[in-house]
Amino acid sequence: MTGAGVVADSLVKTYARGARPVTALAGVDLAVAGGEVVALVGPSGSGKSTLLALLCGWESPDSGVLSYTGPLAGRRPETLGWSELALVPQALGLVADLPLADNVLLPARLRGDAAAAGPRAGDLMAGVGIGHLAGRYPHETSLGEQQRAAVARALLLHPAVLLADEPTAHQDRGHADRLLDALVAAARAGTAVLLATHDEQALDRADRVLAMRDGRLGPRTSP
Ligand SMILES: Nc1ncnc2c1ncn2[C@@H]1O[C@H](COP(=O)(O)OP(=O)(O)OP(=O)(O)O)[C@@H](O)[C@H]1O
Repeated sequence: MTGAGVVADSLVKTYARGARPVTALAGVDLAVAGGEVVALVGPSGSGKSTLLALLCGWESPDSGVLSYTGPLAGRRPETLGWSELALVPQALGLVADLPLADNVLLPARLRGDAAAAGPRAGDLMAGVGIGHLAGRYPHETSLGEQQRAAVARALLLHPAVLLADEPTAHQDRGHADRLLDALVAAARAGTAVLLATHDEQALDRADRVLAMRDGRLGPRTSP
């Protein structure tokens, strides 16, 4: 599926934390279109993960409107399958009881076509340098290798929209490049890619960089 995107209009999210509420998002406007890589940069606690959590439907906004566009117009994020909306969560979310290859194949297994997706899973794993780890369980691999498996899993079904929270956080320069190659290739094939990142390498590869500060989004002011 190509041509889908995601639009946020004035999203506000406040967490009730003890006696003092925390405004994580103070009115965020954002549009990410199919074919582009948009990077969100900002200090720790500025609201990047909260924005991704709203965009994927894990959290609900207090106010504002979230919409998916193109072929996904009118759909709520919680109704979208992995070929429509794929995630790389900050905590990765690999299944501990499955070897890496089965983790990568999980989106296909859940829709009943794991066998057909096998070759692509193998190619993606080889592309990000974990082809030799197919039979290892997550706890038998490094955090960086687990992160690469999470990115391969997200790319498996050519998602229309991909949201990735610091997808290169645990990588050395070379592996970060390979991950970014895979994410940029997905965008060039039509995926709308939104990355939250602190990684200059990722910022260099993005088509647009937006800065989050105190729950607000704006253009990046300094390189
Ligand atoms: N479930 C929650 N309950 C209360 N406060 C929260 C919750 N989740 C996030 N926050 C607060 O909301 C603000 C934004 O957090 P968020 O995780 O979105 O930041 P971030 O930019 O992704 O940070 P980092 O770069 O460290 O991942 C922070 O002040 C954080 O403490």
